[in-house]
Amino acid sequence: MPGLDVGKIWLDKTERRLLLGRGQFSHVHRGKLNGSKEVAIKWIVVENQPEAGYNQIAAIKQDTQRSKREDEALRQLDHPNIIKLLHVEEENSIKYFALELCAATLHQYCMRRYNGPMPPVAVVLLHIVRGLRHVHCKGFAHRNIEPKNILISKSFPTRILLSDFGLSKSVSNLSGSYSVSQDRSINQDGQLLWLAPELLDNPDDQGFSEKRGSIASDTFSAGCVFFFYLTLGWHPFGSRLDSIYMNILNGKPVILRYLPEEQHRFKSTIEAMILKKPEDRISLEQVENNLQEIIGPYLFEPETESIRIPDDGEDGQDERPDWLM
Ligand SMILES: Nc1ncnc2c1ncn2[C@@H]1O[C@H](COP(=O)(O)OP(=O)(O)OP(=O)(O)O)[C@@H](O)[C@H]1O
Repeated sequence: MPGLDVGKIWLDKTERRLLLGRGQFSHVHRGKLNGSKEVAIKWIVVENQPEAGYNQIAAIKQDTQRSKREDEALRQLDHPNIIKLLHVEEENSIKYFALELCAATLHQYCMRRYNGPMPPVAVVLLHIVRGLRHVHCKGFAHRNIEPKNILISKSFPTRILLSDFGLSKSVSNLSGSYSVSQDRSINQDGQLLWLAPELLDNPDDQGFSEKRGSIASDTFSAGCVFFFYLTLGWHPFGSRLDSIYMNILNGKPVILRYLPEEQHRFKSTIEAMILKKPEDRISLEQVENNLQEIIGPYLFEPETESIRIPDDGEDGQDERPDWLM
């Protein structure tokens, strides 16, 4: 078979149709484990790369740190709503993670690039919360909750899974908080959209200011993802990249009021998840209880649908913006 054998893993990096996705730091290919099991192979270049040039070294250091974090977190997390790490190999300064193969990301679903099976609407939210609660229970903050890092299982019954633990961090047990170093500032613009206000640089501040995140920062991101999912691709804080950033900092979820009527039952929970002050935000335990109550004994579920935002001069525009695609 053409392609590359790395221990128990097989993949073909040259075959474009096997490329599942590309992150800032990694590639993900469809591959095989033990010769027959279909898996997703995420591979990341790690340190000690002999031919790396001076400019590449900083980038490789970031990759190494990410792959270490991903490895450490995933080995300790075992939950139906967290991506399963099946095997790890390392060869020629490249680390290969064999992961449970998924059907699509939540982002692809919202962009209508996936129309396969999905759990009922409230159950999708419940799965995200349960996965995240498990991460927190195990003493980690995920720190990168966004629609592209939430996967839809291939296996039935369909599950929603948290993935991409490259930025995860241990949190102190008492406060659930962590210090924020410059590593967050390497984020691409798009990723800032999902970050809680306490993690963002205020443009009025001079230089880099000391920040502290906590598990409540994940709750904020999850609240934004809930809205994105329920509206098929809208962000609660606005429709333009620059205004979203400022509206997050100022605690103004200007699009929240456009949540479609059938989804109003989630509104107060989302509102409480995306409050400006982390200490005011609802706990994930309470979010889970609210969702359980909404689901109730019967499971009637209207479909998610995209919304139209009137151009009222505040933050609206009636077309879904390009950067969300
Ligand atoms: N287990 C999987 N099954 C199917 N597709 C996957 C799987 N894991 C990742 N992907 C695809 O690969 C993409 C990139 O994966 P991932 O987010 O883990 O990489 P990353 O380098 O950590 O990303 P980023 O730098 O954006 O945080 C995902 O958005 C998804 O499209």
